[in-house]
Amino acid sequence: MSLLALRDVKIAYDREIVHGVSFTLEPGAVVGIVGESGSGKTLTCRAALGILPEHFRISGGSIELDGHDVASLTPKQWTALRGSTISAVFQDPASYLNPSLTIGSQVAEVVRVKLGLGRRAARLRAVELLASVRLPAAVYKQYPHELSGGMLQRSLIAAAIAAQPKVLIADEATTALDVTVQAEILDLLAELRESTGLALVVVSHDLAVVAQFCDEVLVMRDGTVVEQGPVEKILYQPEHEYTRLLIEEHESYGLERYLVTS
Ligand SMILES: Nc1ncnc2c1ncn2[C@@H]1O[C@H](COP(=O)(O)OP(=O)(O)OP(=O)(O)O)[C@@H](O)[C@H]1O
Repeated sequence: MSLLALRDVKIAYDREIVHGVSFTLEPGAVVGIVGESGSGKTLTCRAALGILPEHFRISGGSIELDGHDVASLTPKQWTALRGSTISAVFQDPASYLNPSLTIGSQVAEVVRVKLGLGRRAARLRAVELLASVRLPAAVYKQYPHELSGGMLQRSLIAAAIAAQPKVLIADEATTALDVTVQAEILDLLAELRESTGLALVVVSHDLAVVAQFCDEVLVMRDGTVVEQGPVEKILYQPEHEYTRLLIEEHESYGLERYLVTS
């Protein structure tokens, strides 16, 4: 059974915006979604997380999450699954943290709520989680403004994996970071996948990011999946003109590195 299966998922507002997305995610696998701004990547992820913006709805198809048809989930069941089965990190980590609380207390709070641990046990677990994302112990007592963007994103990854989800969605999670830090965060995600069997959905407008460690790639444009397949196929034998365009755009800044090594 797949951890996550989207079958011809359509998302509508006053009109249909996402016109049918299908993919399945197995344990330890990585699916990439690439496409320019406004192509429907984030809405697709939010549908899988049960957090579509107000007035948006799944207007067709189905989503199965760890054996549950999400259409039948109550808000309470969704809350139970979010964090412990599926979790996410987004762009702009600072906006997800409370500036007046220490990093450690915020990660510990997630642990306390999601795992039902007492304060002391939650604190110890939070320290372990920060270490697992390669943050120094001192970060526990630091405030968000004292950390770099990369360290903030690591802190959020620690919170996102606190309840040992099976699926992690990384939606433009490295976009705001400089190239070296971006590579470090991607390495961290790859490590977590390796060590815990975490399955990933990696969303980016940047094909080079997605190409680094995805098994399958979906290329989206204007709410439509224009091309989908194994990453090698998409990179070496793109069928759609738009995919070729994305590849050409990246040749100028390093996609060929992945083409050579993949
Ligand atoms: N909260 C919202 N209210 C109104 N329209 C929205 C909302 N969220 C998304 N949209 C519209 O839905 C379409 C798809 O948006 P989506 O955020 O999924 O794109 P995206 O591919 O993730 O782009 P980006 O990389 O900019 O996040 C866009 O045209 C966008 O304007």
